[in-house]
Amino acid sequence: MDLGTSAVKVSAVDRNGNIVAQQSFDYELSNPKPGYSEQNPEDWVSGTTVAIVRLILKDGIKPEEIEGISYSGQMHGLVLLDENNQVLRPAILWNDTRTTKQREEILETMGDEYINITRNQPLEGFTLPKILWVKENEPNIFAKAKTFLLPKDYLRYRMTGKIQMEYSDAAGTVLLDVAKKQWSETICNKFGIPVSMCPPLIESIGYAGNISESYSLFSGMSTSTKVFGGAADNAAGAVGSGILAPNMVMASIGTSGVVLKYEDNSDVDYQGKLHFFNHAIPDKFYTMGVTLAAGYSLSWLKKTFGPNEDFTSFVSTAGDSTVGANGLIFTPYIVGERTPHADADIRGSFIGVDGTDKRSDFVRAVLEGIIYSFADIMDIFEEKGQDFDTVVSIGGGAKSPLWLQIQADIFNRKVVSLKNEQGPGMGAAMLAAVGLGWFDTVQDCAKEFVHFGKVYEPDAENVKKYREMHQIYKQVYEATKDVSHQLLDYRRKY
Ligand SMILES: Nc1ncnc2c1ncn2[C@@H]1O[C@H](COP(=O)(O)OP(=O)(O)O)[C@@H](O)[C@H]1O
Ligand SMILES: O=C(CO)[C@@H](O)[C@H](O)COP(=O)(O)O
Repeated sequence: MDLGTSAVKVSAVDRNGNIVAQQSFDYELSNPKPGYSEQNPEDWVSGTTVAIVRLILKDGIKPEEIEGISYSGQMHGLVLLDENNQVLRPAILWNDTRTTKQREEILETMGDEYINITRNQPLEGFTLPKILWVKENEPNIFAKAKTFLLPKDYLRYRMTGKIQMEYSDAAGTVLLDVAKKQWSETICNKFGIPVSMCPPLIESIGYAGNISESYSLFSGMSTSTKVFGGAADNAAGAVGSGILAPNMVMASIGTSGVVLKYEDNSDVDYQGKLHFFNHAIPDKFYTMGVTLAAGYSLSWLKKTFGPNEDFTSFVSTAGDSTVGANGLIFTPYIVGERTPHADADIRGSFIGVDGTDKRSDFVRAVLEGIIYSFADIMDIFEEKGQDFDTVVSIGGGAKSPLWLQIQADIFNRKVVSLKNEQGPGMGAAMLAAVGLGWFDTVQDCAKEFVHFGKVYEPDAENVKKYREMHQIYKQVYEATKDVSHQLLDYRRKY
């Protein structure tokens, strides 16, 4: 089960890692105010159930043949439950940035001690600032809250009846002592959160329970199906794309964008500049940086300027422009940014618009701007002396060969796509396969399940041009920050 931001995708995978059937279901994102982003947890459950029912009825998958299931889930979203495990308010999602005040309070109260425990900055998108926002702004709801879950952990609860949170996602709450793999009582006590609110923790490959009687009646699934912990979408994506050694980096273009590196132990220290979380592989870790609006920037452009066109042909018009989009730069900060600029109030810009520019230049500038922002994240790895030679590209953005080549040229590294573009969903299936004992380790499973596709090599001439453009791109944040903040104030005022 791949519980994304825009849709849930359910795949049936056999013992050889072949996807034998797949169904998906889209759901709404609600933006009641600028910076707010919410979803109704019931939509995740009903969407998933519709997809499962279609898998059974349309694709002929027999429920008793489904041996195990596991999950990949959008991270950080806060689902608050009362004493009867009823949802208390809409889930506040990873891309909701209402919590700047709470983020500042956390840092003022704990400073470096906080980063030492969680190994992360308390950014707006993470879960603890969201809990504190509810505590401060909706005290009646907070008073009723008995526990909290993350999106895929809530979905798993509804399928098994068991309340648990899995480690790779728990790390993204920034309430976890990441290296010790325990809830931080120090942080809970400092911010008045009862430790009892934090759910029991389980491993990604850990057995969570079987499908419950009630979910079996609701969905047609069998109670003999075993359910496993699953992982945060980025950890699952890393597993599904074979990022299991330090020489490889994943570049994921989903709604958000992620550059992720596998870490063998918790010794690396980026002082909170990058996120550092527990991996889906027991006792391993990963570092990542996030571009908040990656695929979202492109989807926004298409929705606004080419609503009736096919997505693939809209993207391919970028081929009519040139390397560097004829001197046009786009910064993808259209919902704020996380890495390298942790700034919820920055907004995007097109810089260098010329009277001769065509729509294709704008499309190309958006594709390139997103990848310059990924290159900014890679620069942080390089500053720390971390080296890698291969980038595995996943997510909806990896459907475009042109965009894959742009990645190779901007990263100046070989970029590999997957044969079957199903990173997070395949990762979830692999976690179930290991949990079931089909394989001893995630690494063993990857040898059977992960198949790389085409390799895109950097083109020396393009690399040179992009290096120049990236240097100009890097200046845009500082140069536009003040103006951009003033414009957002204006937008909020009127
Ligand atoms: N044909 C395509 N070519 C390039 N990018 C695409 C294409 N189709 C979709 N995308 C991009 O993929 C993104 C969705 O990726 P996906 O991995 O499905 O996201 P999520 O898991 O966040 O729902 C969209 O925002 C869009 O920009
Ligand atoms: O917030 C993060 C990672 O920290 C996001 O990556 C979310 O996990 C959502 O992912 P997509 O829906 O874009 O795949």
